[in-house]
Amino acid sequence: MNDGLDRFRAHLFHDERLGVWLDTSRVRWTADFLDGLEPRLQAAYEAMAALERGALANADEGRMVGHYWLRAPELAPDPAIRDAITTTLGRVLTFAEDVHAARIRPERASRFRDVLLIGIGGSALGPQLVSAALTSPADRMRVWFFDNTDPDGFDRTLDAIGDALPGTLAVVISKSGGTKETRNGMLEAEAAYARLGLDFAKHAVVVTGEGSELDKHAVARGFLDRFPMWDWVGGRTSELSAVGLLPAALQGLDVEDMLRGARAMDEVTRSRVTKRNPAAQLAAAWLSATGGAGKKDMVLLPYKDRLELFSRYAQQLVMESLGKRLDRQGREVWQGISVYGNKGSTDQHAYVQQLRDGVDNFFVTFLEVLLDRAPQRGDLSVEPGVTPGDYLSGFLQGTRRALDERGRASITITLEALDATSLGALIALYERAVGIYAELVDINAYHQPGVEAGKKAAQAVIDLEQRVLAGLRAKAGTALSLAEVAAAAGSDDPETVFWILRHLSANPRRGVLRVRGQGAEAEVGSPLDWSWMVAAAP
Ligand SMILES: O=P(O)(O)OC[C@H]1O[C@](O)(CO)[C@@H](O)[C@@H]1O
Repeated sequence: MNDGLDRFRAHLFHDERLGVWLDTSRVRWTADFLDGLEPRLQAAYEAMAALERGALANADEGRMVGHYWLRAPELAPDPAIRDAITTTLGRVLTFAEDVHAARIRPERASRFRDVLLIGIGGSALGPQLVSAALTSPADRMRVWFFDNTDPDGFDRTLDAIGDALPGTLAVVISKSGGTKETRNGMLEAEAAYARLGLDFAKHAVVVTGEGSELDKHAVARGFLDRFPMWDWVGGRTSELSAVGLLPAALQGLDVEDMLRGARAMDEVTRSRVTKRNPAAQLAAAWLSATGGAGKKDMVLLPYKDRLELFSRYAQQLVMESLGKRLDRQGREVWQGISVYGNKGSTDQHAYVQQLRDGVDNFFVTFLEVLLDRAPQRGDLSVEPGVTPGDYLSGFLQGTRRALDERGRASITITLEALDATSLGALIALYERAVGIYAELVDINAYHQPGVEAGKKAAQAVIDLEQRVLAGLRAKAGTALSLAEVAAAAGSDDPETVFWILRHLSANPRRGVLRVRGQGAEAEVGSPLDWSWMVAAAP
């Protein structure tokens, strides 16, 4: 008997109802690895069951973790939660229908035809993935995104929307309701509508936590509608809450199929029989490949253009969940798995060279979709009897084999077709694999304390900028050295003051100028020797 075939058979999971295959044969774990892991997996199943029963699984924040209830509300521990889930789904569907039927209409245009989603991180990545993966000529609305605070990015998107802005529905999404990038995006959008003499509120809805700053703003301004985000749903696992369902329903996608797919995957991945549980096998394969300590990176290679954004989506899901300094016992563990990837076969012409011949610090996850294209599209033979899809499959298989020959690990996930159901199932598969992996390495996958440091430091920069401007304005017309500006701003951090001044000089709206110093010394000196001034006090 062929050794490779035996191994393939032994490590191939298939669920006919889900239309999903999982091949872990090329992780090349030792025969007793899974047996040895079994007691820890059993403990993980129990912990996941407790989580689904409503345990405070996010202990650091004292929160339940309820994204699995979104597709099985009957499992929620509290009738009020069950009711909130079903009511919200109903409201999302009705709202989308009303928009499509022009019962909800913009101020001036005859109907809403476009959606501008304003959000970031978990409040954008899932919607972006789903929108790109499932778009078709049958879409009811086009969906655009503001997912940053890049002014030129705002302009580029607004330029692309162009004349369609009066018929564009803004969907502002922020669980916390206080994320600056999203607030800025909303203000940019408000200004763009105002330039056309339109009232933003008559074109906007929010998805946010009740009582958040954004929620209060939406009430005060009289937005078209508000949809809830709950503290028991994390941003990175919120695709099947209103965060993902509302934009998808507006686009005209079958959100109930997405929920059905996720629910079906949850049913399978609740199994305590490891062989029958693809999420457990995936988590175990990650553990084997990374040594349970992030020693190898996860390279995600979907051989399907529609899934190109899956790596960005999974990047947040995996890295924000697993990248933790402390384990649940308070020990310093510096956990995590780095995730990157775009799509095959495109990346074969970019970085597969290194994957095969270079540093062995990764494992690949191939994602394959068996159905090449919608059957009604027909097919083209590029050589007698050979289609482009045959090539796509051939390239995937060839790369898998080429990596295996070098002993480089890979996992392959195969979907029969890509549709709302299988995408929902794929999302649920990764959500649970992350949950199980976190149990195996004993970390809290549901908080993100590390993100706060960068946000606080950014706020400190913005605050210092205000003091720098005040200091310059007080001495308008006088050229000041860097040290003098820092002193005027009451800062003992001239490096940050330099960064602020350099940025202000490039954006002269506030009248701050960079002035070259006099004399040879200054001419050849570092730009830190430049002096700075406000051209005219505003
Ligand atoms: O939905 P919010 O509260 O605007 O947060 C956006 C993202 O920011 C983070 O909090 C990280 O900064 C993510 O966890 C979250 O998905």
